[in-house]
Amino acid sequence: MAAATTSRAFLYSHYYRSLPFFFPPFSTVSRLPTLHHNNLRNPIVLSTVKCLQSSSGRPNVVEILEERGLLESLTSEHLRQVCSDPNLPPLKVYCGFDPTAESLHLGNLIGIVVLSWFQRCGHHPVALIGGATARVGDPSGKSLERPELDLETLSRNTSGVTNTIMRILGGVSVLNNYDWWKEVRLLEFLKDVGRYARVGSMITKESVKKRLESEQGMSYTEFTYQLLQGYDFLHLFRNEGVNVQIGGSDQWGNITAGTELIRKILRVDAAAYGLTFPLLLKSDGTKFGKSEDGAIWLSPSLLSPYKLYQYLFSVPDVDVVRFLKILTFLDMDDIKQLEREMERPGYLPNTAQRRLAEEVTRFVHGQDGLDEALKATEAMRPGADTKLDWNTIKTISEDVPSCSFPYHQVLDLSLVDLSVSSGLLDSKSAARRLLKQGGLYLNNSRVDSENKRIEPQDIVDGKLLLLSAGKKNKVLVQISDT
Ligand SMILES: Nc1ncnc2c1ncn2[C@@H]1O[C@H](COP(=O)(O)OP(=O)(O)OP(=O)(O)O)[C@@H](O)[C@H]1O
Ligand SMILES: N[C@@H](Cc1ccc(O)cc1)C(=O)O
Repeated sequence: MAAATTSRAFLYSHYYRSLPFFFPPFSTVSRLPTLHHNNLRNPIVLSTVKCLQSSSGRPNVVEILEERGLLESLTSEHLRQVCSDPNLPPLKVYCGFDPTAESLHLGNLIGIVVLSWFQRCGHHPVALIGGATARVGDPSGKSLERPELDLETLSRNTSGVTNTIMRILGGVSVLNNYDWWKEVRLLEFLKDVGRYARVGSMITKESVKKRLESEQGMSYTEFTYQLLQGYDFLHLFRNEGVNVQIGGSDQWGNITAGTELIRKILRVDAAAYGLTFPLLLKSDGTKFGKSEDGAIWLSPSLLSPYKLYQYLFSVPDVDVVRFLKILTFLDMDDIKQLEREMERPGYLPNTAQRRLAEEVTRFVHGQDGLDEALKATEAMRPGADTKLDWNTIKTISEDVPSCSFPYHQVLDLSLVDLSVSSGLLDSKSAARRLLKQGGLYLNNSRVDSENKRIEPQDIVDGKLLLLSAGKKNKVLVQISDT
């Protein structure tokens, strides 16, 4: 019985797609949005989904998400069967991101991880960039109206967010909702969509209720946000065959606005599904977001792979297992094994954090990004003997105190003198003592001779030298122009 219903649901979705003139909501909706495809960069590791496999061979993605703590709510329990039914085509799943900043952040990564799980289980991921919706501003979870974005910022943000998603999620289709919203006419929207949206239900949505109670209230513009997102789902369902929308738990109201419009306007039941995941919270209960201080950005120009790695490496023990389940694709058995090891005497501290940092940095920045992060981490390790290159020094430069001198003052200066003038050590005698003990390093190489003078080849790329005293203290000497 269930299978019969779901097959019908899929037929509906395909049927409506094949009828371009059914319910033409706007006379001018004719152009298809731009589709960007990307080659698979992150290999799809099906071995990680070996359990929870249905007889069809397509693993049950809903159960996988649930087991990992990535499932908050479903609009219909039916999705559990639909997602692994061998008689049905794969699902097309979308997650939307408003380009309200130049980069996505660690909280947004959950949406990408969930899309990736769908993909790993044989479904098609679609990322929607909210070029139109970002101009309106999602009131969900916001106590104040969002500031308006100028077009230049919006375009910069759109490129940043698109690049990040395509870099991380190979094989994803990327759409921008401005491509259809720019054609929409108000009167037709009111006639064809607004008519089906009930104000009674719109004002009960969490995002609206909270704001209506606040002092600032809510503008009509923001009030319509849920309808815009709702219409996106309808548009994608009809034109792209997208039948699932995912989002953080704060998106529930917007997602159900979409499933309701599909049900009422297209008169189909159980054909479009919504799935939400819990928001990623720090152990103090605050949300990872862009408004929080020190957002954990995914764009390497805002946060280097090294810094992302370091952040994850220092996640507290209480959070690390939860983060491994949510943010990585490691087998659950391996995660449970790590969890048990953490309890045992002799556990090497930060083993779980190291695994988390490696997995997430590789997922976000690729193997090259992880290699860069590991190299910089090694270079910063107390007493490390890594030969430094310009890239590595640049990566760590923000984390090390620095000073600057003109080239001619540094060249041929004795290392002992430079150690003092750079502020690394207090006196020449302290520098000589350390040198004798084997604790003075130039570009991570131990220096033995008291007579060592700076030579051109010591100045990395003609720009920098790294001095280290013992295991912890480092100073970066930068070469200034004058
Ligand atoms: N901490 C988080 N955990 C999981 N999902 C998140 C998190 N933060 C945002 N998201 C999801 O990312 C998408 C975009 O969120 P949105 O831009 O509203 O949040 P944000 O980037 O945290 O913004 P702000 O910091 O301005 O509130 C939404 O689907 C939202 O549910
Ligand atoms: N509302 C989502 C973004 C989004 C935009 C349009 C959609 O169709 C779906 C999701 C957010 O706050 O980021």
